[in-house]
Amino acid sequence: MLDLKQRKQKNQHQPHGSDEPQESIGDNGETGQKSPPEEELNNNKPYVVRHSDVWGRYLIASRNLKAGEVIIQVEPLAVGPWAESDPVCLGCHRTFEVGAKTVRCPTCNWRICSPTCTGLTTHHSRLECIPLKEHGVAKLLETCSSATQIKLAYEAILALRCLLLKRTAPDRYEKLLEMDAMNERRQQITSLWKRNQEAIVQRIRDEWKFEEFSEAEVHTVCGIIEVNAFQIGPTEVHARALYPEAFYIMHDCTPNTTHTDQPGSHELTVRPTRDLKAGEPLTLSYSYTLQGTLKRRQHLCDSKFFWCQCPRCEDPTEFGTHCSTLKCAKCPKGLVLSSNPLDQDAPWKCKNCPHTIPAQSVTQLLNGLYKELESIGGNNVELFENFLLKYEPILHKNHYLFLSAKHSLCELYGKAPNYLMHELTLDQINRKEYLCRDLLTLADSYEPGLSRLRGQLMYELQAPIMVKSRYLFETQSITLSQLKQTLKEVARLLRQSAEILGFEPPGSADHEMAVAARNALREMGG
Ligand SMILES: C[S@@+](CC[C@H](N)C(=O)[O-])C[C@H]1O[C@@H](n2cnc3c(N)ncnc32)[C@H](O)[C@@H]1O
Repeated sequence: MLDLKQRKQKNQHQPHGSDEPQESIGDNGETGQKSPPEEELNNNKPYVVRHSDVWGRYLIASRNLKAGEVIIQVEPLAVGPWAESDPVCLGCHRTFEVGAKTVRCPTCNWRICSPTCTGLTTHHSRLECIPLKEHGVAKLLETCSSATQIKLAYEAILALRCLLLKRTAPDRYEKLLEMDAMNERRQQITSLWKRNQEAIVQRIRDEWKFEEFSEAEVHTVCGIIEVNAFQIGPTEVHARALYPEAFYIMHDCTPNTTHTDQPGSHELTVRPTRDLKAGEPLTLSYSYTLQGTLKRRQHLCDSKFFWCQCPRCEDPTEFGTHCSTLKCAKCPKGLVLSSNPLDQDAPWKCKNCPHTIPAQSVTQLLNGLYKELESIGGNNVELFENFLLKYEPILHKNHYLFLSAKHSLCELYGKAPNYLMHELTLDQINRKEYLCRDLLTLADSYEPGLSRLRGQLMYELQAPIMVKSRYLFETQSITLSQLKQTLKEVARLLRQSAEILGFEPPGSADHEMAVAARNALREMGG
């Protein structure tokens, strides 16, 4: 579902308005923001549900909220493999390593990682294990003719789990049905409806013989999952989950909340990334913030069935960052932007000369470049650098395709073979610092506050500053007071990244980063 370098992003934030008391954001999605009524302000939850014709139901802060405070903490109603997932353990949803021994559930015979996988009792045994056995589904899976069919079988597991709640936990099933399946809208998308009919509805009802669920029920569950599921877990876990309450949070391309899920239980915790005023909508990003408007909006339309019209989307420059902007081929300094970013088909025009490009040509160009970028091996510093050089005449320096390459380079300088921190030349250290600063500035625009992206970038940035300043001091290129000044910045970056990434669950790579940041601070005596 997510694109290149969409590192399992789980949210971001939108300063929907300013620091001024909220008067400007419509609770009807169209006109001025109203504060919640008095009785809602006294509600002991930090949020209340509102409704607008544009956004449907959404949450607003019921009181002033502090950045980082827990506003929602909920267990999932259902967890299961991604859409079209590679085979995963039905307990922990981890993919299997190539060549790993095949272990099977002793009851239903589906593949698992180990009989002692703790996820088996939480997610598998209580729900589909016995029914899968009774319906002989593992045997059917063995006869699957293609990898695609196997992936679709894994996709159907989450739908089946949801449906089985109807008998095993009717209260949870009722809660699921509170979510919007957008059936009317989805039914109009013939290809989607037909695909679900063949891949999920017929699989569950006709092939696996769960005929107790009507076609309409299965389609509704498909819709509930498509519209409301959160992608969860660390990289090796291919899972998505449905959460009560949190599903109400509306999308914004500059979101104001962040969320994490606990390994194993997948309990979800939502926090604001910045201080919020009572009445401000809580927002998260259903797409990827380091991406251009054309692409984000198309993704939201295809996967969540709405055209985003947030402040970032309506601004052709995306808050002056130019992450969609092209360079003009007809004049030396011209920048080419969409003439109307809220219309996918609007022509792109140079600000400096009459040059115009049809939207379709822009999409074609970007798709081609995206493919080229995607084909670069994960560790290849030279190829990412070449990509930046090659397309420098065409793309603005902040173009999202460049951001993707730069994001990779930020991490690779210091980690890739032959580019470990102690192996970097001074030029390469400077390059890492430059790239991290560059991306951090953009993250400050798209995900201000306590966002995971900012925490990660700050951690990456402190390393080259620290190494460089020590080297420069040792070679007497800077004075002791200059060194101290630089180390102050390092300490600030470490403190902030430790604070942000400290929200991540223990055991995750981000949490390890927070621990490393804290240790480094201690060593610095800070
Ligand atoms: C996870 S649900 C959010 C809850 C939903 N509004 C409801 O009433 O059930 C996602 C759906 O909410 C609507 N939505 C969320 N954010 C939106 C936005 N910024 N603009 C328009 N629609 C939005 C879209 O219909 C989207 O498919």
